Amino acid sequence: TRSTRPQRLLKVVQKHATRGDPQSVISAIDHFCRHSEWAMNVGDEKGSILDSVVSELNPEKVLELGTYCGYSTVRIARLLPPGARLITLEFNADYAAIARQVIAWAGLEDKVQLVEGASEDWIPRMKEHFGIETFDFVFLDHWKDRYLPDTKLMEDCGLLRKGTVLLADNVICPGVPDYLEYVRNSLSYKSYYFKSHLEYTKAEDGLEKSVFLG
Ligand SMILES: O=C(NC/C=C/[C@H]1O[C@@H](n2cnc3cncnc32)[C@H](O)[C@@H]1O)c1cc([N+](=O)[O-])cc(O)c1O
Ligand SMILES: [Mg+2]
Repeated sequence: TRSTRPQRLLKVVQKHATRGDPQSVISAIDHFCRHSEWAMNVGDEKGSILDSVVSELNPEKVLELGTYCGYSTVRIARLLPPGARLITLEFNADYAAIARQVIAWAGLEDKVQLVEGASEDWIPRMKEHFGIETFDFVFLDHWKDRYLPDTKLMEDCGLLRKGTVLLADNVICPGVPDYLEYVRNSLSYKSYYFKSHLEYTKAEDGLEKSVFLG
């Protein structure tokens, strides 16, 4: 049977990227998605904004919701200081298997813990299972109707502290209207919109950076 797109993406990484070189993994995926097959990675343009937010924050504890093939996992993990940890949640076993291999090819497995399961099941278990007190940075890029409930769940589980930064992908396309309305109107967040484009296209999209005020 025909291979899947994530399988073809992994083959491209293994063929064109250099083991242990995260930038070459990122470039190989971006080239494939721009010239061969579009895929829902945050991409190079929004990825540069993601890079700048992570670099400025220098987070120790990072949570990513929605690993997919591991593109943004690699983008974030490559910028983390020694000892910093990224936990990424992915409930599709096939995607998780691909992402593990992409992350390993980039040589970042020591900084990344890929957990196979649903965010709503694992967010409440972060403290007792991973010994996490609070997260410094959260990247939201999973099903768009989960952004708001999972954000409220993180609040309720005490996983956000004064200054925790949430960065949400796709706030315009496909769009997350309920999440945007919440973080922009809640007194518990200071929110900023970074205008950009949907990965590998000319359509408008953007990232929303929301700082939890405690
Ligand atoms: O739909 C999009 N993203 C959804 C991403 C979903 C990914 O997160 C996982 N997931 C979902 N809920 C989960 C809960 N827990 C764990 N993993 C979960 C899914 O198994 C998938 O790997 C999207 C769509 C477009 N687009 O142009 O159409 C562009 C984008 O950049 C996008 O991110
Ligand atoms: Mg996205």
